This record gives sequence, C-alpha cells and structure tokens, in this order.
Amino acid sequence: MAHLVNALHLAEVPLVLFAQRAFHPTMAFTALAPFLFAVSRRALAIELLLVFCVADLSNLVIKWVIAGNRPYWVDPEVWQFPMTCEGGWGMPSGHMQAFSTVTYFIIFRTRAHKAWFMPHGAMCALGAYSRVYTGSHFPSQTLAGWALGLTFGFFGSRLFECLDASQQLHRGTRLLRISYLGSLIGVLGIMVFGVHAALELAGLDPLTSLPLARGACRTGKVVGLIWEGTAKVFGVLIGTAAVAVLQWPCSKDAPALAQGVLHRWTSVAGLMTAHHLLLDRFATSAAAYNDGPDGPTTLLSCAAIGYLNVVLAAGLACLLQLLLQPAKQA
Ligand SMILES: O=P(O)(O)OC[C@H]1O[C@@H](O)[C@H](O)[C@@H](O)[C@@H]1O
Repeated sequence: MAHLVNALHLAEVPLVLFAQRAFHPTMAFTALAPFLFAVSRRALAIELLLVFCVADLSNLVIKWVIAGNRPYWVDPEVWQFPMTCEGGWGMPSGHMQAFSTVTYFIIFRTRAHKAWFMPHGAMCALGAYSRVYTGSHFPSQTLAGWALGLTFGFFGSRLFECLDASQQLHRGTRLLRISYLGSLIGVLGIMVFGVHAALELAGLDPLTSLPLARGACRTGKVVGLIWEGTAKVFGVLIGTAAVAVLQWPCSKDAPALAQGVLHRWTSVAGLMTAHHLLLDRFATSAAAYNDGPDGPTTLLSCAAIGYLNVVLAAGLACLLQLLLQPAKQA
C-alpha cells in the first residue's frame, strides 16, 4: 500500500511541473495569441497581446516597489527545481498574473458562458499550487497575482469594448492606430525605466533580487532574469503594434477558414507546430550568440524573439487563410 501511495505522489510531480510550463507568461505570445491568429480571431489576439504586455510590465514594476522575498530565499529547506530559481522579486506572482489576465480577458471580452468560470477556477488553483509547490512563491503572492490578473483582464476588456463602441483602433485610420500604439509603448517605457531610476535615486536598487536568488539557488542557474523578460515583452509590444498598424492582405476576421471541422483543425494544428519549430530554431541560434545575461546581444535577441513570435504567427495565419481561400470558394 505504501508503495502505491508513494508511486501516486511521484506521479503528481510531473503534473505540477507541467503546470509550471503551461502557466509561464510567455505562453501568451508563444501559444495563445498564435492560436487565436490561426483560428482567425486576429482582433482578439492583438487586444490580448496588448493587455498582456501592460499586465506583465506592471508586474515587474510592482515587484520592484514591494521587493517581496521568495520562499527559496528565506528557507534553505525548500525543495528546489530548476524552475524554482526565479531571479526577480516574489510579490505578486508573474505567472499567476499573466495567466489570469489573458484568460479573464478572453472570458470577459467574448462574453463567454458562466460555466467557463468553474474549469477556469480549477486551472488557476492548479497554477497557484504549482508555484507554491516548487518554492517559487508564498500562497499570498499567487493570490495577489490572480487578483491583479482579474483586474487587468476585466478593465482591459471594458477598455476595448469602449474603443469598439467608438469605432477606434481596429476600424480607425492607420494614423490613429499608430498614435495609440506609439503612445502606449512610450508610456510603458517611461513607467519601467522611470520607476527603476526613481528607486535607484532613493537608494533602493531593484536588481538586488538577483544576488539573493543566486545565493539561494542550489544549481546556481537563475531563470527569469529581469531585463531578458522585459526585452521579450517590448519585442512583443512592437510586433503587436506592427501587426495592428500594417494592413495584412487578409486583415478581416473570416468566420471559417475551410470547409469541414477536420480540415480546419488540422490546418490550425499544422500552423501552430510550424510556428513553434521556426521559433525554436531561431531561439536556439540566438542563444548561441549570448554575451552574458544582460549583454546587448542577449537582450536584442530576446526582443527579436518576442517580436518574431507575434509577426510570424500573424503572417503564417494570413498565409494559411490565403491558401485555403480557393477551398472555401469551391
Ligand atoms: O513571479 P513569477 O511567477 O515567478 O514569474 C516570473 C516571470 O515574470 C514575468 O513577468 C517575466 O516576464 C518572466 O521573465 C519571469 O520569469
């Protein structure tokens, strides 16, 4: 009996570790937005990416201001996994905030049926549990991340509803879209670098989380370095602005890509796989040029990874739509 129970416990670990990957903030632009592009929900994908970028950069800045410890820094007995060794501050959880922002945004924006709240709540609970289990966060940090994500998701969806009602952004002129998105990038840049400079002036270095993490991490290999994540998010932001401003040949949301459920979904699956393969190749070759965690080449390749994720996903979805057009008309 004891063997059986132990085997069951060991089987739980891969599930928890899988949840870590599934709830990573990068999933918003490596999987979720590409999926939305692939199923022709282009406008929703662009909105989701913008809300995600605002939420993720806000998470970074809030972490700097609060400067909360992580459990594995405080207690050397905490069980560590490679992904435990996050290099940034712990309050609030970035994983939980990003996941709950993008998923609540989709739920509110599409006015999804109330029944979705139940499985969604279970997923949030699994995400929070996995972050606590790996010693990355205290429970209160995951709860704060979840609550902030709910707030960003809700107000993000309301904002885009208002813009819809006033026929802005998606249907507005190119100049209007450029000025909206340019201002957003400027405001977020000022927020991140302004708060960083203000804290340094006050004698509080926001990057002191790194030595704390390095000191506590048993493998010595810290993940989620501060400027790498930020560079990726700015890359995503610029890529999303490019996709929103440029008129792709197939810029309208088409209700159906091709006839037949099987045809449609195998095409989407193929597109998603192609996207990941292309991006993995690029990420691997970019990593070969790394010049240290905060080196300019690393940061530039991180920004390029973020940018290409969005632009490639939108471009591939567009190509797929064009290729399938004759099948639809036939
Ligand atoms: O706070 P958490 O849940 O450990 O999340 C950390 C992550 O937070 C995100 O905001 C960053 O973009 C990532 O680079 C980082 O890994």
